[in-house]
Amino acid sequence: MAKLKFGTIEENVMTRQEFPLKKAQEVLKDEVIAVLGYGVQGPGQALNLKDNGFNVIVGQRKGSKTWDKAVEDGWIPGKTLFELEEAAEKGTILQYLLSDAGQIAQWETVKKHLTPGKALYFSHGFGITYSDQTGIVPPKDVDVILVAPKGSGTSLRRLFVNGSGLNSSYAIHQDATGKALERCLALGIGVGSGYLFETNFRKEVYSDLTGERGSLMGAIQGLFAAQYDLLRSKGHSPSEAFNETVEEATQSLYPLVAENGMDWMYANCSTTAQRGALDWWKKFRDAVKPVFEELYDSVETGNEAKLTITANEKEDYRVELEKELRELKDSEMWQAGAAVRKLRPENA
Ligand SMILES: NC(=O)C1=CN([C@@H]2O[C@H](COP(=O)(O)OP(=O)(O)OC[C@H]3O[C@@H](n4cnc5c(N)ncnc54)[C@H](O)[C@@H]3O)[C@@H](O)[C@H]2O)C=CC1
Ligand SMILES: CC(=O)[C@](C)(O)C(=O)O
Ligand SMILES: [Mg+2]
Ligand SMILES: [Mg+2]
Repeated sequence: MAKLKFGTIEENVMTRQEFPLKKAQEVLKDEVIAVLGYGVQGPGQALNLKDNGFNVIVGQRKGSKTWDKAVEDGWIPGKTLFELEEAAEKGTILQYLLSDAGQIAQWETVKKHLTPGKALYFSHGFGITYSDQTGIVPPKDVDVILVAPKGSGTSLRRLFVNGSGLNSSYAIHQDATGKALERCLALGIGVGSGYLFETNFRKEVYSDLTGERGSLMGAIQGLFAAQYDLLRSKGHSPSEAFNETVEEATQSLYPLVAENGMDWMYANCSTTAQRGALDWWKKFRDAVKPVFEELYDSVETGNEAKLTITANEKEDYRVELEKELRELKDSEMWQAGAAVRKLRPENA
């Protein structure tokens, strides 16, 4: 494995150069990969694997919206698309890509088909790490592996189609066959990962839950909302507040950060902006640090898992979720955003 320096620390990572697609195809040539679930990760991973030449079937509830989506995507009922249980029976590698709550609900069904030598694959450390809450304890004679793409399944597919890739972490929880690692890495390459970095199930879920509640999703909305509301309360127009809070970030400045780092983005702004940003960033860091401490604690104690499981178990969960998403969508900030997006030259 390649040893690469990240900051001041050296890590073992797996790259496509070291584990080429040809090798992945060789490792998995006799396997039937059953992708169980066709929500967000399911389509991304299943289609990438198929296009990379692997033997893939999809398992999904018949009569569901996502069954129809699978058909639209070219999966053929009775040939490459089956009910969950039938796919679990046929697969030698079961990619468990139901929602984390769905994984709990279907566990007894899936477990029945985890016969010796099969592999159970996750894209999240949730089910295994919080097994006291999920009841997910795999039989000892199967491999239990993880490849967790660090981003949406939608991006996993888009980047693959563009010839790029999304980085993923990988982990081995159980090696029953002696081949868990090569199976895991081959799947990681097969689903279209950029590079793969090692983790364990616990670290994956702790960092993932922190990241999505924090700077990736929760904190960023909180930060945007705080600044937008402040500007509006001081008499700035929605156009001004939205452009100065979100549009400039996503359209102009974040792409520069992605390309070459924060200092590079700063260097491409005025010296006035640089002076101010350098003066203020530590104050913001210190202000949110206690919230991050509280968040990590809530993840570590299993409280976040409990909240998620309890919420997801409710009959009307999807309806409630949509209501909350609509509340975001209908807020003045994101309504202003919709208007601003419409005015982008490419949309006009
Ligand atoms: N959404 C994403 O892009 C990412 C998801 N993950 C992980 O990947 C896994 C799958 O996540 P998503 O694709 O977001 O899932 P999702 O919420 O889109 O649901 C996936 C599928 O589960 C099925 N399902 C839900 N409850 C069920 C039940 N009780 N019985 C039968 N089927 C049921 C749905 O029909 C759907 O096809 C999770 O472990 C998640 O944490 C990891 C990285 C990113
Ligand atoms: C996209 C991703 O990796 C998340 C945010 O952790 C998730 O969807 O769970
Ligand atoms: Mg994630
Ligand atoms: Mg996540």
